[in-house]
Amino acid sequence: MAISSAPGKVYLFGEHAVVYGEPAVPCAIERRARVEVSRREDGKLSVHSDDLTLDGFTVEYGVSPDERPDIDVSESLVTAAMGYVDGAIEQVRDVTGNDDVGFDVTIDSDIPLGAGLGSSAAVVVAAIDAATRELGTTLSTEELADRAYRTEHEVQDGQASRADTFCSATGGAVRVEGEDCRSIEAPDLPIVIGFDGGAGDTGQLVAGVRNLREEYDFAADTVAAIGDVVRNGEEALSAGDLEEIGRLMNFNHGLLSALGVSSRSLDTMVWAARDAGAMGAKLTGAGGGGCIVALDPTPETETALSFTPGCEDAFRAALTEEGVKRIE
Ligand SMILES: Nc1ncnc2c1ncn2[C@@H]1O[C@H](COP(=O)(O)OP(=O)(O)O)[C@@H](O)[C@H]1O
Ligand SMILES: C[C@@](O)(CCOP(=O)(O)O)CC(=O)O
Ligand SMILES: [Mg+2]
Repeated sequence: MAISSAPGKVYLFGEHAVVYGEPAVPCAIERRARVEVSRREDGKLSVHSDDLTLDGFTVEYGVSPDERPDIDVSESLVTAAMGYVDGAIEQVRDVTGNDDVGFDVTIDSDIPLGAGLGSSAAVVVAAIDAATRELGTTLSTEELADRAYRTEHEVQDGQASRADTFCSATGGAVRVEGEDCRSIEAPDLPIVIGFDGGAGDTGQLVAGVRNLREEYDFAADTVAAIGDVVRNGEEALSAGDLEEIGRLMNFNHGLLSALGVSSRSLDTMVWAARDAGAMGAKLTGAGGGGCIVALDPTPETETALSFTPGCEDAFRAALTEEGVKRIE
């Protein structure tokens, strides 16, 4: 048996635009997915996760106790739920040359699913790390990040950046631009997260931006403008200028909103944070629903968010320097 964990992340700047080669700066946060893996001799993959639920499947069963229920789950629901773990195991088979190997995989995560905090990347990084070690292969952090990226790229229909997976594998603040992935220094940021209890489908949201970008030059310009915000953000980060970082986060949110990936509840939480005196606030990750990230050293934003209708949970997130962690 092998156990690894990996952190989630918030985007300070640059989600979506990073898919088209602009830079982005995600930061790992102290919320982790823990994945336990044991090899199976029968070649099957069995996944246990209390966090994974399927809505909308049909169950037919008879009245007599020996009539087994006939469960009908659409292929797309199963792919959405299982795609990342399945894809991670495919990468493990490929990198170790063990085509027929099977595993029991148990996931225990405190990162909400589909909410922009990078649960998919954390699960994929931890799963690949644990499963390769279970087979006696230890990947370097770079190889691990690369295999995890390939998984997200596959599951998200060929549209993914290396940002989430690199950040989850290495921890800390990172800067990703195309193939170029590096760790950067960031000041200690007073991060507050608001969560609307919902989720967005990363693949669909990315496809929406891609279509807009192809249809309208000004949408392509908006994506390029996000790149400019990120470059300014990098300077503000290295100068430790929190006020400027906050202003640029606000700008970044406006541009994401123009690209159609915000939502009423994300906008409501962003404005609640700004009204409470946050230095800046924006959605994080793919959007559509899920989380916002705000900067506020005082308790005001967290308190205001906790009273904001539509905000299900408000919490502080400590940044973490620790990426993938080998527990056993
Ligand atoms: N705890 C978990 N157990 C099993 N699968 C998970 C878990 N957390 C995340 N996933 C996988 O990741 C998907 C969500 O990833 P995604 O839509 O990219 O959102 P995000 O990465 O922002 O959380 C889920 O549908 C599921 O496939
Ligand atoms: C929208 C995007 O830039 C980030 C998605 O982040 P998340 O899966 O919503 O946490 C997609 C990507 O970079 O692959
Ligand atoms: Mg994801």
